Parts: sequence; C-alpha cells; structure tokens
Amino acid sequence: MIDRTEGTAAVRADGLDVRRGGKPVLRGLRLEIPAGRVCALVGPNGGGKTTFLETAAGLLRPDRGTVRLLGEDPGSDAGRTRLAFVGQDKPLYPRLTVAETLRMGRDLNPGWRPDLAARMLDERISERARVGSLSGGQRTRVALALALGKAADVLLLDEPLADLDPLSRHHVTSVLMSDAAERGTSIVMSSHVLAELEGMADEVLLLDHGRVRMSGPADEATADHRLLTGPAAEDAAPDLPGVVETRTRGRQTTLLVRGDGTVPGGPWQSEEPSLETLLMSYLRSPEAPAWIARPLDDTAPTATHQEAAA
Ligand SMILES: Nc1ncnc2c1ncn2[C@@H]1O[C@H](COP(=O)(O)OP(=O)(O)OP(=O)(O)O)[C@@H](O)[C@H]1O
Repeated sequence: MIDRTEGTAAVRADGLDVRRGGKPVLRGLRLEIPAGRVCALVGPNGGGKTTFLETAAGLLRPDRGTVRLLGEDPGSDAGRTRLAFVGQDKPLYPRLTVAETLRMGRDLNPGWRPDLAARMLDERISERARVGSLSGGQRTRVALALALGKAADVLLLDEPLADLDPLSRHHVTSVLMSDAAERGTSIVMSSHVLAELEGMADEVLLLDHGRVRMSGPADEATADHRLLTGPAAEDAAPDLPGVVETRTRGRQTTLLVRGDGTVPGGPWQSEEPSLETLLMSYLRSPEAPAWIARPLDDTAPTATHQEAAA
C-alpha cells in the first residue's frame, strides 16, 4: 500500500463550478473520494462525468472552487506526476508502433514500470503493430497500458471499458482491481454499464446536471436502502417516508425506500437492492434527495482555483 496517500482524499472537490461554452456544467460540486478505493462514476449523458474527470486531471480549470488530488493541485507538477488520465479520445501517435509507444511512456515517466504496462496487453496486440493499424478496443488497451505503466497513485479513466469485447473487459477490470489491491492505487472510472460495476466498485459517485446525487461507499449505499415488493392493487402501497421510486408492473409494485428501518409486513417483501437497481432508481428519480455518506464540513474554506494556486 502507498503510505503517503493515507488520510488524504484521492479526489476532493469543494464548491467546484465549471462552465463550458458559456454554460454551467459542474455546479458547486462538493465531494470527497477516499484514497485507495475504486470509485464508479455514473450518471446520465451530459451529467458532467467527463467534465469532472478532465477537471480532476488538471485539463480544465475551474471557474470557481477547488479540486485536489491527494492534496495536490492537479495542474501542478506534483499533481501531474501522481495522476494518470485516460480520456475517451485516447490520443496516441498512429505512426508509432506499440513498442515505440511504450518506450515513449518510459522516457516521459521517471517511475515507469514496464511490468505494469505489460499487464494491459496480450498476445493479440503485437508490439510491432503500428498504433494506427489497431482496432478501437486495442488502442484503448495501449492507452491503458501507458496509464498503468506510469505507476501513478490516482487513475482517472473515462469509460475505459466502452469499446472492449467481453474478454477484454474482464482482463482490464482484473488488471485494474489487482493494481488497486497491490499498490493501493485510487481509481475513478466512469461507466454506463451498471451491472459491471457491481463487485468492482468500493465507492459510487452519481453526477446529474453537474450535481452530486449519490456519493459514498457502495456497500453502505445498498445497505441504506430497501427494495419492497408487493401487490399493485390501488392504495396498497404503504405510506412510508424516504420513498425514492415507486414502480408498478403488471400485478406487482416495487418501492425503493431510503433507510433500513420500517418494513410494512403483510404481503410486502423487503430486500437489500443490488447496486444496479439502486443506481437505476436514482437515475429515474431526479427529484429524490441526494444520498451523501460523507457530507463535507461546511466550515472548510472555498477558495477559487486561482486564489489557491497563488
Ligand atoms: N467541449 C465542450 N464545449 C461545450 N460544452 C461541452 C463541451 N464538452 C461537454 N460540454 C457540455 O457539458 C455538459 C456535460 O458534458 P460531459 O461530457 O461532461 O457529460 P458526461 O456525463 O460525461 O456525458 P456522457 O455520458 O454522454 O459521456 C453537456 O451539456 C455538454 O454538452
């Protein structure tokens, strides 16, 4: 494990406002992702996931508020050496071979670990192949190899699994999980494939309209909700506090309820929701109050990026 990351959040955003094309995209984001965790970043299209990752990677400057990676400004030299970012566009040099690309990674990164980079590749990606001749999924694997070889403390990955086949997805998620377990790497990865995040994510962060809808440990999130199933008859649904969503299909009604308390009994069955069910309910219920496990202390100062950097 990486001792120097203990006690400091992998990512902390405080009052983060980011505008793009003149429009507010992130709106006063306040959140903390603990170090050494695998965080699933989810949300609808346009919710602000890419903008958040690009800001956390130091590629976009906040209009207001701060973002810190392991306590560092991500735009500083110290911040840049501790993070690796893989965006959706994966800019690689098409004329270089895979071997030349990895040599470039070695030359640019003092802490380069060829063994870590090699884990992302397999015999189907020839080191002699030019990057421009690879498929989209193979290029993703090369971009991930560059990121992993950097041996960074925080990996920020924007939909890294999106163009991978099922075997490659399995390979890449195993390599990422091993890296998190062996080196204590903090990983924040966005994805739309909610089922795949189950069992992989320690933390969940749901962004919608540039605001936090859910933030905290995945197991706490599911344990703090109940899925109630019962008859669809009119007026049969129990009147409970904390209902996030009510759905009726055929003769059955399901309620997703916040809190592990009251179970109505009678014909109603109660179980803990899966992470996928929970996230789907929150995605379908934009009016439900946010679930935030660790609200940030309101007394913490909120400086602008420019103030903080000065
Ligand atoms: N380069 C840009 N210029 C102007 N507006 C942008 C730009 N990139 C993104 N936006 C806007 O910012 C908002 C958030 O986009 P963002 O890409 O961060 O969302 P996302 O959650 O990653 O979406 P997706 O799931 O589709 O990848 C959208 O309204 C989008 O139109």
